[in-house]
Amino acid sequence: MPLIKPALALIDLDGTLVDSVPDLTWCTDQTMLQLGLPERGETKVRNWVGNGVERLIKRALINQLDGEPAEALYAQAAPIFMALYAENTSKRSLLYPDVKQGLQWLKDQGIHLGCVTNKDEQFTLPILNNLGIRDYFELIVSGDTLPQKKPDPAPLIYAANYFNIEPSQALMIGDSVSDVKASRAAGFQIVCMSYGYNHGNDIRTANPDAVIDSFAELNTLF
Ligand SMILES: O=C(O)COP(=O)(O)O
Ligand SMILES: [Mg+2]
Repeated sequence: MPLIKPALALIDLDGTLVDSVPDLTWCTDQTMLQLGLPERGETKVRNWVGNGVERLIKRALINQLDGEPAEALYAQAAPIFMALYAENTSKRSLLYPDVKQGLQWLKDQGIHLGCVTNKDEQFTLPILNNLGIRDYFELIVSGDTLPQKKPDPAPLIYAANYFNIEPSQALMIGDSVSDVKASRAAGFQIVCMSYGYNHGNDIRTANPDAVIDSFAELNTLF
């Protein structure tokens, strides 16, 4: 089905706008070293990003995607990671190519823009500011803005209500199965970036409405 031109586009952060894995890997590995555990490295961290930093820390502690670490170990690790990441949100992270151009194109179409991420606000805002894209967004919904995170549809519904726009007139742009599930449950259209983080799986298997290789291709969709 062709996409309809949306009145609102909500855009995911990690793996969609920003390649944040270099900073997240550095903080993860420093945390592991401080706990006397082995570094996990960039390939694994790339597969673990997308469900918030709390989940990333837990995955790093157990060295796998699913499962829970001992509570005491997590309680020790979380403040170490949080302090490191607060100082390292955007030292090594970069915008993907053509992101600013794509955001400007959406804005020029009269489309309202929001950022919806599972990353906590204390990390989200510095990244958006430091990488120079904060001002494109009229609304930012972070991972701790609401009790629910993606794949729950609540952050998307909250944003649609904020703009008084029907979900059927809204589009999510993301990179992971959480973005697809949240969009389907909210009644949004969903476009995914082929280059993002999806726990090591091709995002096409999640069946978004379209998959594109860069923000420069947005103007081919509607
Ligand atoms: O996992 C995170 O912290 C954030 O991921 P997201 O920006 O892709 O929602
Ligand atoms: Mg993402």
